[in-house]
Amino acid sequence: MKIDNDFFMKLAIDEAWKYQLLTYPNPAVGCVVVKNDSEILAIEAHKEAGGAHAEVNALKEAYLKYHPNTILKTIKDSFKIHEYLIKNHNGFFNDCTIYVTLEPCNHVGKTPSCANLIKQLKPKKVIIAHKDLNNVAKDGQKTLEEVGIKCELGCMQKEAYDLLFPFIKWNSNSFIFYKMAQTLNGTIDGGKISSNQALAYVHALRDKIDLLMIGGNSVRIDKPTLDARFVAGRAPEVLIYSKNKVFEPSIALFKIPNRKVTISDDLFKLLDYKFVMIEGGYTLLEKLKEKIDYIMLIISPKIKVGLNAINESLDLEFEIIHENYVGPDKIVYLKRIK
Ligand SMILES: NC(=O)C1=CN([C@@H]2O[C@H](COP(=O)(O)OP(=O)(O)OC[C@H]3O[C@@H](n4cnc5c(N)ncnc54)[C@H](OP(=O)(O)O)[C@@H]3O)[C@@H](O)[C@H]2O)C=CC1
Ligand SMILES: Nc1c(N[C@@H]2O[C@H](COP(=O)(O)O)[C@@H](O)[C@H]2O)[nH]c(=O)[nH]c1=O
Repeated sequence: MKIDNDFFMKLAIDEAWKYQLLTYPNPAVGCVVVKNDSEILAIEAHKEAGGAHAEVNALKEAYLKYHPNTILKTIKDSFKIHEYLIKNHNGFFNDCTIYVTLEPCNHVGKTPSCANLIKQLKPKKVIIAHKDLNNVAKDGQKTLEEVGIKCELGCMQKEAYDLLFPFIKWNSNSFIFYKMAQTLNGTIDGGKISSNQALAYVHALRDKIDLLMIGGNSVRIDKPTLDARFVAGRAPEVLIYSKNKVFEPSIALFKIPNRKVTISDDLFKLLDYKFVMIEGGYTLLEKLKEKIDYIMLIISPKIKVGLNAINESLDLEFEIIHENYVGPDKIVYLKRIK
């Protein structure tokens, strides 16, 4: 394996994917800090909106590697981390290269400007995978180059684009993803399939989304709750895709106080929401395949008899844009190409 810029950027991209979609409405971003071209000091990511940006988490972690007992360890607030590093860096980052999947932000929002922080720490180089397209935050690279910091743009740009894509969609119209849990042999029914860790991840997603969509028959068969109880999160608004529109009111999902449930056959409704998760099987996938940006397949290492794709007339092809693990389950992110 070649230890080059792509190698370090891939570490940043993989770290960011661990928090993909959980950062809504912010983009998932990863950052790696490397000292003297070889020593990895930090592999970090942005973890949730309002929290520290990936660069800040990584610069803090990197500094702590060499200064483990400083008060910085206890500081969580982004403004205070910036302040501490600017005051105490003492040239520590001058022989460091920063790899970041998205151009450092150039404005003060809920957190301070990363470009301004990096500008003052004066690293040897900043390698950026993808430009920031956001009009408010863009041009961080320019800010860095103006003070003589070398920057390179475009390392693993395609992979960084796939990582950034949900954020691009949130900012233009809607990002719609289809989540399906299955066993190794493709079984999707019969109750619990995923591990507790993967279910907690699904519930963390439910806590973030603007709308959860599910098919009518799934509601009748599974009698689901569709809340975020495993992470003590909020129950999302639900859209039941249905022509028949008849459901037993005793089904758990209808019983959650203050949650809106719509029963409709109008798919245009999806576009009223910026961030939509569809929880469905193969029947619904056939109907919605044109509407979906990404598919998230949660594969549990089990073989179980049950319903799978064999009886559907699906003929789809995908590109795997990322894969990782949550507990024992594999998560595969797919983009349809046919
Ligand atoms: N493992 C997993 O991740 C999941 C598994 N499942 C399981 O998979 C199985 C199949 O589920 P799934 O593939 O999601 O599909 P569904 O079984 O929910 O069926 C699709 C539903 O979409 C509605 N529908 C179909 N065509 C139209 C239309 N033209 N206009 C409006 N509504 C329409 C119908 O609702 P109606 O009949 O009310 O008109 C139909 O029942 C279920 O047994 C379920 O238990 C489900 C979700 C996730
Ligand atoms: N069984 C299964 C899933 N099933 C989905 O979750 C719904 C049930 O949600 P709830 O009633 O809140 O537990 C069910 O209708 C179906 O859409 N999902 C997964 O990630 N992993 C699993 O193993």
